Amino acid sequence: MTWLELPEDTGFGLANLPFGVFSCRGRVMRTGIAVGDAVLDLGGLTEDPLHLSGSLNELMALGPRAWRELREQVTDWLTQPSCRRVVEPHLIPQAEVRMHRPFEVADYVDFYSSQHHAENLGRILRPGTPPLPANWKHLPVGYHGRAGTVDVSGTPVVRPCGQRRDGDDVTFGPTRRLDIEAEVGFVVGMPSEPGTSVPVAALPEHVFGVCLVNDWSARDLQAWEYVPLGPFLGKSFLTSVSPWVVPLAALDAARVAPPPRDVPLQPYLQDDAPWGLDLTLEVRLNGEVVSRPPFASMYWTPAQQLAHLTVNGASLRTGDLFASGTVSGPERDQRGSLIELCEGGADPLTLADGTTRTFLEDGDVVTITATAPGADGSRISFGEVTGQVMPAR
Ligand SMILES: O=C(O)/C=C/C(=O)CC(=O)CC(=O)O
Ligand SMILES: [Ca+2]
Ligand SMILES: [Mg+2]
Repeated sequence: MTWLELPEDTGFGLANLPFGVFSCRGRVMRTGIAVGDAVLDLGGLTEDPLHLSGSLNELMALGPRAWRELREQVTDWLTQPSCRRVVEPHLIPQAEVRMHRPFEVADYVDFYSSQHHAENLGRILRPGTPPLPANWKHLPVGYHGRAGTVDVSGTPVVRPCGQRRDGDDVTFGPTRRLDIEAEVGFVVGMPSEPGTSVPVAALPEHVFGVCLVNDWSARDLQAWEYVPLGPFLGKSFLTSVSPWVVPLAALDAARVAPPPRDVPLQPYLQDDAPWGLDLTLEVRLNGEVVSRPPFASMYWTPAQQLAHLTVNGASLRTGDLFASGTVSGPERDQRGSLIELCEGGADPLTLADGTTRTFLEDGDVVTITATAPGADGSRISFGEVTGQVMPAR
């Protein structure tokens, strides 16, 4: 029980307690926790420099024991009637705060772990070839992204320019195929030693929490540049993350088994206590739901992705972000990118206002949200990651 009056059905109840960085009333950036429609100002309440640093990195670097203790402490503050007098003045309406990028991104890696997404793109972009690459069921395929251009939800999405192929010509200009990718991101807190690998079972020792990711993609730039080294400028102009990082500890009730494996796995990818997660994403285009991607359908789990990332001895740093890859389910209205939803442009979407879309137009707003089951029948909200497309500069 809590002395707080929480909105009925809130996704920000005591089972969640996600962390973010905010500012308001002209004060310095500080760490906060979303509680109902409010933000608990941890910086103001504790006056601890840890929570006044303007990023979650220092907290994340402390490791799982400190994360657990803080979570217990916050639960006490919000439940003990004796704490109310001291805590309540530090609850600020969410509508009054500005959210910032929650952590400094060290390395950013993006996987490709939805079989439905990978097969759809294979079919659309590489007709006549097998839908999945030969390696796909043996290892979680991924690429290195650009950490410095990961930014918080709300950052304008300026239409990028670049090279693209136009028939037999190569031209330069604003992308004509600006797309989204609805993804889930995993944020590393505890580093690992260079030369060691992190086993699948050690996910909770290293991963602090989970956020939403939109991996904006310029499909025409990408198609021309990506052979043979993979995505580059077609994705590096901006990657958006949600402001709230949901603690991994809040997701115990959401754990599910991933889909059955068709190919025997190398021992380092075998998982006795699986880390599939039952999150349901929603993608809105100008307010209208265009897709509901189910994260539970992902073939590779974050634990397997983490084990794969480090199996060669590559170390983890605090602030590393690894994204799941586009989340697409088996149904057409569960696809996590426009290139899939409109079949590469061949079958445009019709929106409620009567307009049609293949790729994004200037002014379009894309918002991704997600929820998951929480402890004791509660619901966990991930908040949202949103962005509006601005004309090319
Ligand atoms: O299949 C391709 O050529 C391209 C794939 C992507 O663009 C997807 C990517 O960034 C990885 C993912 O989000 O699943
Ligand atoms: Ca992606
Ligand atoms: Mg990106």
